[in-house]
Amino acid sequence: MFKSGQFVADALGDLRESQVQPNGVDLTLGAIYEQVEPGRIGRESKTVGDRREVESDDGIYRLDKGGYIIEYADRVVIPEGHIGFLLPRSSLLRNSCMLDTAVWDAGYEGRGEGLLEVHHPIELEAGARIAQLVLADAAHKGTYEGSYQGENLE
Ligand SMILES: O=c1ccn([C@H]2C[C@H](O)[C@@H](COP(=O)(O)OP(=O)(O)OP(=O)(O)O)O2)c(=O)[nH]1
Repeated sequence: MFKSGQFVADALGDLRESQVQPNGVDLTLGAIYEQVEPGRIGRESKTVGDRREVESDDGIYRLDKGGYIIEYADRVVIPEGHIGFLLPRSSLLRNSCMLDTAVWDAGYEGRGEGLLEVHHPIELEAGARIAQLVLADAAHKGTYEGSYQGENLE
């Protein structure tokens, strides 16, 4: 069963009222990066390629077509007994952009990242709501202990 937005908000804490939706919580834009070096995914290990931060103009990002790494501004916590799914805000789709996301594991905590596809130039403001996190009950064996645990939390 999927949880209410208030449940998700209580798990994350420290959110603006406007981020709490009926069925989930909106995550906001933290930083934007452009990848500049290749990464690698092997059978036993992986590396993430170097990136450079995209400069904003007083908090406004003007993005041309391309693929960008997004860092969310909000600290996400996935409680035990749950799985998280993140979906793009539909206004992104309506503006020819897409946010690609993956599974959020039980026990994960951090400021996660996603891939923003820009198919038509767009302006995004730092702190704008760009995606919605929903939580569902889930059985799991162990909790997340991968290399992204605690990322971007300092
Ligand atoms: O769109 C997403 C989806 C998930 N995560 C976070 C939460 C998740 O628990 C963690 C790890 O994701 P995943 O397990 O897919 O990463 P991996 O590539 O398999 O790395 P690892 O082996 O370290 O788990 O990254 C994101 O930041 N963005």
